[in-house]
Amino acid sequence: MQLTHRPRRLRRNPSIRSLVREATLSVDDFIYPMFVMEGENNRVEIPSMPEAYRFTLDLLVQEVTEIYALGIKAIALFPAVPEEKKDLTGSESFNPEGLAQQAVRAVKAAVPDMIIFTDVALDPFTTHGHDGIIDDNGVILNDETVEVLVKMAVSQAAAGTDFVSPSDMMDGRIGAIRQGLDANGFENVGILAYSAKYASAYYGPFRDALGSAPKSGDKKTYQMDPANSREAIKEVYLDIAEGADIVMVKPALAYLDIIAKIKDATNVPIAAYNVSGEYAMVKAAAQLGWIDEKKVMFETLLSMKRAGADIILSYHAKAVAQLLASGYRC
Ligand SMILES: NCc1[nH]cc(CCC(=O)O)c1CC(=O)O
Ligand SMILES: [Mg+2]
Repeated sequence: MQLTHRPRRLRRNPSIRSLVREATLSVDDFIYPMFVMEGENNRVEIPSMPEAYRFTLDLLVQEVTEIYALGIKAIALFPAVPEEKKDLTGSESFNPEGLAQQAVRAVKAAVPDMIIFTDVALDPFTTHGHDGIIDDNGVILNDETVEVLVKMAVSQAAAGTDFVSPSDMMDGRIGAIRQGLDANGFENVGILAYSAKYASAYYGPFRDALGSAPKSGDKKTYQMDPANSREAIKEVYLDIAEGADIVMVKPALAYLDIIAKIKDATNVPIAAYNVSGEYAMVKAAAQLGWIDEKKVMFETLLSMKRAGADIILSYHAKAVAQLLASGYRC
């Protein structure tokens, strides 16, 4: 054949392929989500998330030390709150001695350079499991909730967090939190906004991990409809205008088109949350021997980078760091 273009020339061997590779994965890309619980010297594996654990503070600090040595430089902290500390308005969320606040102080004392992202949302703290304050008719009250979120964010900043990460999807919370942080002298604490967070069934294993599933109803009046994409751009623009430093798309895998659109439409770093259900699917299929876990894991994470994510929150982050450190080529 007289072919002018033979694209296979650029695939001839690993060296050429690496020269023309467009997207790459490195340990620098990751934020490792970690669950923390009360108690001492204990860790509990989450049944629907093999190799992900809830740690007591002492073991959390050990684990953070270990992953920092592997090159992971950022974590996202999620507290598992005992039922007796939950109430209707989530007031434990801004307790200066709360579990998340204690965890921030403990991690910063042991590994000062580990960047900490703390979750801002009420669901782990409310008896009903919703991300906001609820009225007698089951309506989630936006502005009343934002007041609590501001207190929560300020208390996390006072504990020493680097970034607060509002994951609740109330309107106007980014601006209110920015003002609250600044008014309290925390102008260097950043905001990672869960801007395009969808009402997704992929959060199931996470809710098992924290015991935070809503007791009634669903989250569709605040989280986004999975059918929508233009609305994601609107949400992202609002959050950037209100002061978000980093915006997030969540979940990631079923929403790669959203990541790509936001990449084109903005100039801020974009995070993708490779959520619990995405992790559980890979783990389950691998346990059954139906897929090659390492290859599927790297291919999945690479797809998020290719789509435009600058940062990936993933429960796979430790395994990725271990494999890359051992010379594994993805
Ligand atoms: N505000 C709660 C929150 N923060 C992160 C996740 C999910 C993360 C995951 O599934 O890995 C959720 C669950 C939810 O909105 O119900
Ligand atoms: Mg919004």
